[in-house]
Amino acid sequence: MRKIPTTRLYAFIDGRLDSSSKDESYFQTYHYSIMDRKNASPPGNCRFAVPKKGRLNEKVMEMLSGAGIEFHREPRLDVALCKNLPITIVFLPASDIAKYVGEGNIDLGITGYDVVEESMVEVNKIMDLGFGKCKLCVQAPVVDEIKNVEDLAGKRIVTSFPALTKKFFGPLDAKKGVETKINFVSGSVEAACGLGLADAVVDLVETGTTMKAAGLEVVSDILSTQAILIANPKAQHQDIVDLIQRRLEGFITARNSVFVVYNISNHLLAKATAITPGKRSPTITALDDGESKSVSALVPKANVNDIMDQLHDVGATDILVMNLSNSRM
Ligand SMILES: Nc1ncnc2c1ncn2[C@@H]1O[C@H](COP(=O)(O)OP(=O)(O)OP(=O)(O)O)[C@@H](O)[C@H]1O
Ligand SMILES: O=P(O)(O)OC[C@H]1O[C@H](OP(=O)(O)OP(=O)(O)O)[C@H](O)[C@@H]1O
Repeated sequence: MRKIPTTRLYAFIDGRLDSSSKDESYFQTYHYSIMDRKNASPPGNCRFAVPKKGRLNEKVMEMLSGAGIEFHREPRLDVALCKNLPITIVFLPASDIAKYVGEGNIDLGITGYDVVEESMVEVNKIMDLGFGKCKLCVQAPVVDEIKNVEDLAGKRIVTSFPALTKKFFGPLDAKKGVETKINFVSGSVEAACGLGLADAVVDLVETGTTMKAAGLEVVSDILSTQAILIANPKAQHQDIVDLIQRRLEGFITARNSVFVVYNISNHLLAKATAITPGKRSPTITALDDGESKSVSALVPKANVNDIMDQLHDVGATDILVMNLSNSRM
């Protein structure tokens, strides 16, 4: 079966392709939809866009699964219906998601904060998701020894983020009375200087491996970014938006926390609970011996070994740590 062009798929999801636009694409779309009803979004469903590939895709899929958002995606289809909730998952390039959410074609989405800022659309930034962390930076060839970003004003910049680059260089240009030439490329930005197409680039840096391999160095940071949950400000499915937010928060808390349980003598209790204050407060239960307590609390997973050492040092015993599979706060 032929895959319909993505733009037509959006139009179909959107309801923009109707019987008044019976061109070839319409028939192709219509034919496709009646051959496989899973490709349509039921009108009452909340439309939730997620990155179809790239850096964020795997983590988002893991998060949806952890949050109990179950769906079956047919091979090569970019729309999947949720099995257990009135949600249609729409798989889109990360760079398009903010625009579609901002324009209201999609109710809810996950993409990078960088994409949201670049798209210059108004969306509700619901929550940071704690992955996809990197920085958008101005980078120039190491050999050029450019230490001051003002030296790049008026020069040639290649980037996948033309709007943010323009915004960044605007004041520098105004100060120098020049105009920085900004050229868009959709990928492999780091190659532009080596190819003689640019004096500097504006690109994402996480570990710095790509930048260093291309002989570049950071001249200035523009923005810190991470994956973010966004919604259309007028989303009609606020109940579903709230539900997804709660579920993702629960999953993130469970992923980042562990449950610690230990015993401690009554006279050392205050010292121990200062180490494990919990989210709201630790749970304290009296032991039968009348001299000690059992304490349980959530602690950050990243620090658990330090916390266990500190508990041991203040006299706690029988220290147990348990992973959480999910939570609701
Ligand atoms: N190296 C990185 N480390 C962390 N997050 C990143 C990194 N590169 C990109 N991201 C985040 O992921 C988002 C999507 O970037 P990605 O390069 O995966 O986009 P794509 O163009 O959809 O995929 P592809 O590069 O496979 O075509 C970025 O907007 C950014 O928020
Ligand atoms: O600092 P690093 O850890 O090397 O990561 C930075 C690189 O990651 C992203 O590209 P990606 O690898 O996703 O491919 P792309 O160039 O096709 O977007 C980004 O555009 C950088 O090139």
